[in-house]
Amino acid sequence: MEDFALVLNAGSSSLKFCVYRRPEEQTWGLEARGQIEGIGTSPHFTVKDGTGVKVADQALAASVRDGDGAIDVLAGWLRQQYGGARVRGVGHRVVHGGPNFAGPVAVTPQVLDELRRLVPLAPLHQPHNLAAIDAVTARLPEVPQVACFDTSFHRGQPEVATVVPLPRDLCRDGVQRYGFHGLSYEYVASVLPTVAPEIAAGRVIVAHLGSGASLCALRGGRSVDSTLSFTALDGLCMGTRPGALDPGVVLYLFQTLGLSPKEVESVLYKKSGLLGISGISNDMRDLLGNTAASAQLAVDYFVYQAAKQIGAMAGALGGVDGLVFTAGIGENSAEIRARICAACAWLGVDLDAGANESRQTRITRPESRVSAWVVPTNEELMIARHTGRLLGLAANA
Ligand SMILES: Nc1ncnc2c1ncn2[C@@H]1O[C@H](COP(=O)(O)OP(=O)(O)O)[C@@H](O)[C@H]1O
Ligand SMILES: CC(=O)OP(=O)(O)O
Ligand SMILES: [Mg+2]
Repeated sequence: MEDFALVLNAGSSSLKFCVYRRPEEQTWGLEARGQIEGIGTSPHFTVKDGTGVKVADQALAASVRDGDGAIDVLAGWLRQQYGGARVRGVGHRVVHGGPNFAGPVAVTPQVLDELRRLVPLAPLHQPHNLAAIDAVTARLPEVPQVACFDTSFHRGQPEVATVVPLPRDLCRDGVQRYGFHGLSYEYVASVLPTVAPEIAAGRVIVAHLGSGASLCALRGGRSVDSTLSFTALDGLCMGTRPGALDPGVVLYLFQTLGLSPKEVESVLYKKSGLLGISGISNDMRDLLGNTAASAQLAVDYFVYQAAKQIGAMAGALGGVDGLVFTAGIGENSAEIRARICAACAWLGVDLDAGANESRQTRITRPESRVSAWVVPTNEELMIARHTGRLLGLAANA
């Protein structure tokens, strides 16, 4: 009998998934890879088979407003396609692992309790990540599940990069900089020796620019600093999150405007960033195609912050050898890459416009002092590797 395994990755604007299949006595292979993207704006469902051929492509009703709605749609599709299949394991992206999870873990009721306590530190993601685990438990109670954390890859950072400079007694219960998008960075670091060997062992800044966005400073493939920190609010401007913000603004929202904690949470996680500045959309595609001054200011701010914080990461690394773009915006927007690279010319980034437009892997001129690259991320494959290893499935997917 053949085996199946499933990977679920709930992001802030998307639900991505992979189905792996192992025919009897054979090795694991990718059976299907898909996503529901544009959750909250224009939800759209696409699936490709293992060879990259589209097998589903449909706009979803705007009623798919959040991650839970997306899970229902996906569960229905999976049931239709694979109902009754023998599922050997399910791997999940769980955004926050807190102080106690430095690597992937098998899900148990105790683990789930601990992960639920982290919901206030990742309200945009953690509830959907845990809802995906609950949805699998309800439908396939015997199937082992593995939680893979966005925070784990950053756990080896030096203390000076992780400390939160508040009184020590307030920081006792895990108030520290964690960093996120770790599965993405771990994947990118794992392929750099093959796709960009001349920088893999050096000082590399990876720009994960998606709906959530962050930078990671890699030295020899290990994370030494990152722009997201205690929560997924810090650092770069994001689709609906502000990035770095004077905490005095938050005090002002409470004290002067009289907003409640829930209202402030909603402002910070759902109404700020590209959406807040533009008042039009949190989706970079919508803003790039819009001539309104507020849309242009939002894009300008996104680029400005990315370039400014790349400078800070270069400072943390004591120089930089390579700059890598990844995730939805980083992989697909030549315009954003070009603008960020232009703002980083002072660092030694000399863009090759043609290579950038045609999305070559290396997008700088041969003589560029700092090389720039486009490396598609694959958080799902990273989750599959961890899950296969932990469950002893030998997932050579
Ligand atoms: N061709 C494109 N040009 C500009 N932005 C794009 C393009 N394709 C996707 N994006 C942007 O990528 C973002 C989603 O990235 P993704 O990494 O999938 O996010 P997440 O995983 O956080 O949901 C959206 O802002 C979307 O507009
Ligand atoms: C942590 C985070 O911001 O994730 P995403 O980019 O998937 O929203
Ligand atoms: Mg993502």
